[in-house]
Amino acid sequence: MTEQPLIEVRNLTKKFKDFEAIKTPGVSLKIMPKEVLVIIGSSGSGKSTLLRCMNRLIEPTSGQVFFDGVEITDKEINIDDVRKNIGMVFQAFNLFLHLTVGENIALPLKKVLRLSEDDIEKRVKDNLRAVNLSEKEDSYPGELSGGQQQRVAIARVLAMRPKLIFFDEPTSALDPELTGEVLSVMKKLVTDFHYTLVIVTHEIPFAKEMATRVIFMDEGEIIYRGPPGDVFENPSNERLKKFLSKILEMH
Ligand SMILES: Nc1ncnc2c1ncn2[C@@H]1O[C@H](COP(=O)(O)OP(=O)(O)OP(=O)(O)O)[C@@H](O)[C@H]1O
Repeated sequence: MTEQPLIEVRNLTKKFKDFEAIKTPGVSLKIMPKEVLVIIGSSGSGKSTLLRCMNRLIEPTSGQVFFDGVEITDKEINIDDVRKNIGMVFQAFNLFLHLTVGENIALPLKKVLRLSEDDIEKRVKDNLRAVNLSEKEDSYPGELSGGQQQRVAIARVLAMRPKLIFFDEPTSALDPELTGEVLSVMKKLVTDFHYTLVIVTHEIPFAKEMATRVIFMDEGEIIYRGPPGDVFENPSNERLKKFLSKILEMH
């Protein structure tokens, strides 16, 4: 039996007024369970737009998205139910500054999953341990480094036990010395917990090591896709080559 994709996108386009952020005839892709799909591309190429259309934080202009075989671009479905299964980590950590680390993680468990106090306490502790921040449960986000805050944001997503996690440039707001600690937590999600991940990032060494597949976007289109070896070691596409040499220059 062939395995069902966790996400399937068919001919997805997105226009903001007259501007085509994802161009016609649209993007199509499949994400299989346990894949680590990395999306690369220049600023403005449509990476975030694609990611956000896949969980309908942005409504696609046309095309379809299926999650676990169910069409979630169907307006009749309850998108909040779907989103419980699709975690998202943003560039800006989006923590509540007036709540402690523990309370930040507990909030969606209480409000969205409606778990019991005991279950919440257990999940808070388990997931803080997973990101090596057990000692920070009672701290406030403002008392933590950016890297620690992003690890709390990851713990908050993990505690929901989603079926896959989207990362939208999770290390772009961090100083280089803090980037490594977030990337190593993300590696652990793959090696220890076998999560399915979709990651928009400029961290090429991370992508080389962890991606099962890489997608290169340029001007609202997928220009190239393949395993990391093809994309990074021997790219046969001129636009991709140019992009990679620009990234190398910057780092
Ligand atoms: N809400 C919006 N209204 C109008 N235009 C938008 C909106 N969101 C994105 N765009 C435009 O769509 C294009 C794609 O943006 P997107 O954020 O998807 O790019 P990106 O590849 O993720 O870039 P970056 O790496 O800078 O985040 C850009 O030209 C952007 O200005």
